[in-house]
Amino acid sequence: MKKIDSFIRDIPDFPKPGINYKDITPLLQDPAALRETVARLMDLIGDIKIDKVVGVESRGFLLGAILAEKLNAGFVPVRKSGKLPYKTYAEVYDLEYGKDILEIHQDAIKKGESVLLHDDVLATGGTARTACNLIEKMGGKIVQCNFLIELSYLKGELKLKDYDVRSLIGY
Ligand SMILES: O=P(O)(O)OC[C@H]1O[C@H](OP(=O)(O)OP(=O)(O)O)[C@H](O)[C@@H]1O
Ligand SMILES: Nc1ncnc2[nH]cnc12
Repeated sequence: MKKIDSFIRDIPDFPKPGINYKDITPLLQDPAALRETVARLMDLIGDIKIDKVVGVESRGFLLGAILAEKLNAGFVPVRKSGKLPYKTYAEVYDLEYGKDILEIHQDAIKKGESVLLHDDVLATGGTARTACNLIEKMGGKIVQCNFLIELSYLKGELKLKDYDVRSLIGY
């Protein structure tokens, strides 16, 4: 099989001029690449016990839910404002190309639960840091921040210094 990174496509100037967007849809639509990616993410996670996988809207849902099923863990969505129907905790955040609010359901994580945060891309780290803040506000223990792609030149890891950060592909 071709290397996993060959299934990630660069889209210059999307969604704004100056942003080089990493498009993971070619990887998702190839069965062998998808299977291999999930297997490698599982290797990154290792054998730590995980109660909940938190995935961030929307691309964090795609692989996050698959990982949760494989880990025998629950899946928890962190969503952008106004999308979750029940009571939420919310926090404002900045990302590489914008600003938004993230929310999580108040009953999604129980105190002391082991949580894996998953997203497709770590860019500036604003999104992941905000998701971590929400998880910790609820008493969750973050055992790993897990990404398919890390854009190292944006130094998102600096916002996640408190955590074990792992990613499959770095740029
Ligand atoms: O590290 P940051 O600079 O915060 O950026 C990373 C975030 O940006 C993307 O999501 P986006 O908000 O574009 O939403 P989408 O997944 O719905 O496309 C990506 O999926 C991460 O969640
Ligand atoms: N350059 C980028 N490509 C894809 N997703 C992103 N999220 C934040 N920055 C991104």
